[in-house]
Amino acid sequence: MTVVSVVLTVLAISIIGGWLFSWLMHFLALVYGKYRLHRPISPPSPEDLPGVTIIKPLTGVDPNLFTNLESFFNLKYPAFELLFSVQDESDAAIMVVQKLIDKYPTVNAKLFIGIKYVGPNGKINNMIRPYEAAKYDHIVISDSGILVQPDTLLEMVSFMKPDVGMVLAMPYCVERDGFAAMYEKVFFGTMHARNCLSAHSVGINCSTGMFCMFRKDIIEETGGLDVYGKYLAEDYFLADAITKKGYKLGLCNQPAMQNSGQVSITDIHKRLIRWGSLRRKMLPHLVLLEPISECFVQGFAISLSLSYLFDISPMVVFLLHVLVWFLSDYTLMGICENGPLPFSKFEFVSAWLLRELCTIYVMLQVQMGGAVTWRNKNYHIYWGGKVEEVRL
Ligand SMILES: CCCCCCCC/C=C\CCCCCCCC(=O)N[C@@H](CO)[C@H](O)/C=C/CCCCCCCCCCCCC
Ligand SMILES: O=c1ccn([C@@H]2O[C@H](COP(=O)(O)OP(=O)(O)O[C@H]3OC[C@@H](O)[C@H](O)[C@H]3O)[C@@H](O)[C@H]2O)c(=O)[nH]1
Repeated sequence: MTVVSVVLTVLAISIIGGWLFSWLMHFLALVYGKYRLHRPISPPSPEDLPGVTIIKPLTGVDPNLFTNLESFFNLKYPAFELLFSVQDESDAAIMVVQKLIDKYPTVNAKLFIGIKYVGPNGKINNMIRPYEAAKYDHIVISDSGILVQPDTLLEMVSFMKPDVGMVLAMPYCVERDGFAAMYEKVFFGTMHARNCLSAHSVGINCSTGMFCMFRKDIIEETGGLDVYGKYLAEDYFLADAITKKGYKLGLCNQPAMQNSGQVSITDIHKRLIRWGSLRRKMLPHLVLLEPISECFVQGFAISLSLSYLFDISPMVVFLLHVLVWFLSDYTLMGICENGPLPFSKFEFVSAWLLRELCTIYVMLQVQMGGAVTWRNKNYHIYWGGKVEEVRL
């Protein structure tokens, strides 16, 4: 055996190991998702239910904002307050909130106008004043595009056990018209759900802060919410700090239902590039793992490896690999959806294929580095995850 053939053999065996690991992630996601998502809960008795402060940081209006915010006024829960916040008094969201406060006079709701600057993260700056004013120790952070069901808060609270410091909700999407909305749903129901569910199943922090609940006393022990203003991925660092205090992360049985009224493929990609760039800078070990965890990259690598080691047709291996991966993703999305998918198989195939191909573009953009954009502001991300606002 030459040195080259030894190196190639070791490489091929490592690729097979990584490939088997990926199937383990598929398996864990399917089993954990089936076992956890949409399962009925046994709610705590009403006297055990803590009061909850829900903070809604808002920036601007989209066509679904009224419906999304109204769903919070219809929550069925004994004691909660709704604290809305906008960054400045010219924000059009003020009118929407005011209209809802007038429509539901019995709901305890307040609007905060103006930020308290604690760092470059605009969402944190927008939330500090309501956070400081929160009446209850249990805090929910919920982004503007989230739509809830009347029982969502009750279900979320039921996962807040004494050893749990934060309850996360896996992001998913409300059914909306248009290909971009379907594309977004397919992303969150396949690649994202696989990573998120498999990570949760083994206790790895895979947080998304668009809808989560935590206890204020624990965050205060870590220095308060202000501390997280220096990061854009405040969700990851909040969850990380909570686990370092010895608490577990819980996962709500209901996904966080995103229902933004404006969806475009370009915006979805910008968001994925921002998220990917954050992960690259704060978790550099994912730099290599993320690309090789994608379907086509792995199909390519495993077909060459098996062909090299066992002389199996690479084309057959590649096609079988893609087919089984696709079927696993289709099944997982059915689990997220809790029923049949709201579009045809052909539409699913189109959105899935596009997602699998576009991920190469997203990953290249992430690897190229550069500033990221969030709500019209540009940020430079430093290694470790701190950010600085920059002018381009
Ligand atoms: C040979 C294959 C090896 C596969 C290794 C797995 C590599 C993980 C690949 C992709 C990770 C994608 C994570 C997607 C969800 C992240 C969402 C996100 O970016 N959220 C940000 C914004 O809200 C947030 O600030 C960042 C959070 C950090 C998440 C880190 C996730 C790590 C997931 C690792 C999964 C491993 C599961 C292992 C199961 C046995
Ligand atoms: O400058 C800002 C930016 C955002 N926000 C608010 O933050 C929320 C999330 O904003 P977007 O919907 O633009 O962003 P994303 O959905 O990508 O954010 C999500 O991923 C990144 C995490 O850091 C966030 O916690 C999570 O919410 C919204 O409610 C928005 O109104 C601000 O209040 N100020």
